[in-house]
This record gives sequence, structure tokens and C-alpha cells, in this order.
Amino acid sequence: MVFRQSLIRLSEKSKSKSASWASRQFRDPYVKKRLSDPMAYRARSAFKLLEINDESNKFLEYPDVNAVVDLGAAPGGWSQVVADKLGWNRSPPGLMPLSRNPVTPKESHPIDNGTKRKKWNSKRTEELDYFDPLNIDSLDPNTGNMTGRGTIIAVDLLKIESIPGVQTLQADFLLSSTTLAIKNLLRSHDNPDGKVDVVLSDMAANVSGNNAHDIEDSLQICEAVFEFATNHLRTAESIGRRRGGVLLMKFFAHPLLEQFKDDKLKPNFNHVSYIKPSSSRATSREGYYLCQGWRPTLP
Ligand SMILES: C[S@@+](CC[C@H](N)C(=O)[O-])C[C@H]1O[C@@H](n2cnc3c(N)ncnc32)[C@H](O)[C@@H]1O
Repeated sequence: MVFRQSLIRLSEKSKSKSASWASRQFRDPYVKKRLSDPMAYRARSAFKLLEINDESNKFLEYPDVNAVVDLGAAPGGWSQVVADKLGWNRSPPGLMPLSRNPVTPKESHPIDNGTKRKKWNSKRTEELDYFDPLNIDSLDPNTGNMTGRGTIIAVDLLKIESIPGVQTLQADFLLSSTTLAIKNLLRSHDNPDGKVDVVLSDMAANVSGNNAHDIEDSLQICEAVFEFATNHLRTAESIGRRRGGVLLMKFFAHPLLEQFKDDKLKPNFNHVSYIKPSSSRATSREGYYLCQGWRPTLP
């Protein structure tokens, strides 16, 4: 009997949570804007990236931005923004590009066999579930002119529906095999070292409700993203301009994340700023570090 009563209490609590979520969504001006916007962004978060870009030197729009990696990209709002900035025409809703049969990176790329697991996540398995290289030749001609430039790679644990100009990778970023697969996608005749102009990370683990655990997850993700940036961002010298590559990453506010910024980010970029876009909910502890001008001081 006691068990049954607690079940009822639980379901009432979860009902009221869903109702308050629905009512918040209904009132949210960015949800309304997304639904009425002709660009048909897949996620409200697209407005965060648009706002950060507009207020920060329009770093996505430099003409020599040619390689962008979007980490934690599903459902694809940020990738849509990047594709637009790099000049890729998007198909109107309903006309999806045709991609070739999906192949796994194991078939197409020489990746490691699970031996190089990252130290912060030794429990994860080395499986890349799905890989969908979006090839320009395979696009439906009805989707319009494909006039964009550069390489855009979107990575997520979840599947991302195709976006013209964006290569999607369904994989756990915290696995070393995933970073190797990203590098292989970046490499080309013009970019033999697989370097990146802009690294974006909106990645966040599911909130557990346990503060210490959530902060640990956020720190782990930020550390992994920083390591990726360290190995892939272009320096100013390599691209012949005043500033090196850009890193934009989400984090959850906590003194440990402040320390991470002071120890890792500030010494290695010309300019690091904390950003809380107005489109980010005031009640959320999320914030973004925008790090411009990669100039590594690491050994
Ligand atoms: C806030 S959502 C990103 C929204 C996205 N920027 C957009 O505009 O559509 C955070 C994403 O991070 C992804 N994520 C969390 N941990 C991840 C991991 N270890 N590897 C890859 N993706 C991860 C989640 O699956 C989720 O889709």
C-alpha cells in the first residue's frame, strides 16, 4: 500500500513538472521566434549562437573561416547557423538532401581499436553508432544551388538530420575514436593537418539533479573540448592573420569552471570572455566562454 501511494505522489509531481515545462515553453519569446522564423531553426539555441556571433566581432563570418566543428550539435540549430554563415543554401522544409548509404568510420577511416581511451572516461565503449558523410554530389538537385564553402562537422550522441553543407557524426565525443574520426573528416588537400578555424561546443550531459555530479560532468566535457581545441585549432601564423582560431564552449557556473578558465583558457587565447546570451534562460546556470585568438603557450 505504501508503495502504491508513493507511486501516485511521483506521478502527480511529474505531471505538474510537465505542465510547468509546457507553460514555460508557451511563454518563451525565443520558442515563439523559432516557430515563426523563416529560417526554421531546429532549436531555440540557434538564437544564442546568432546573438553571440553578432556581439563578438561576427567571428563566424570572417572570410577565411573554412573549417568549423560543432560538438553536441543535435538537433542541429547551431550547425544551421554556421551553414548559413558559410553560404550554404538550406533546403526548404520537406526537401531533404539525399545522402549516400551511411557507412561507419571503421569502414572508411583508420581509427584506433579502443586502445586510446581518454583517461577521463575509461568506462565508455569505443562504438561509433552511425556516420553520415554528407556528400555534395549526392544532393538532390531540387534542394537548390550548393554554393557554400568549407567543412562543417556536427557531432552528437543523437542522430542529426541532414543539413546541406554539414557532415554529421553520431558518436560520443568523449571517446578517442571520435576525435580521430573528426580529424579524418577534416583532412583534405587544402587542409592536410585537419586544422579547425572555429570549435563550438554546446555539449551538456543530462542534468542529474546532483549538483556535484553535474559540475563534474560539465568540467569533464570542457576539459575534453579544450584538449580537442589544443590539437586542432589553427594559430594566427598558420592562417596569416592577426588572430588565431576561436573556441566557444558551454559550461555550468561553478568555481571549478572559473579555475578551468583561468588555468587553461586565459593563458592560451588572446581574449577570453564570459557570455550569458539574453536568449539563455536566466534560471539556467549555463554560460559560455568565448575564447578568441588561439596562441598556445602549452609545452
Ligand atoms: C543543448 S543540446 C545542443 C543543441 C544544439 N547546439 C542545437 O543548436 O541544436 C546538447 C547536446 O549535447 C549532446 N551531448 C552530450 N554529451 C555528449 C557527448 N559525450 N558526445 C556527443 N554529444 C553529447 C546531447 O546529446 C545534446 O544533443
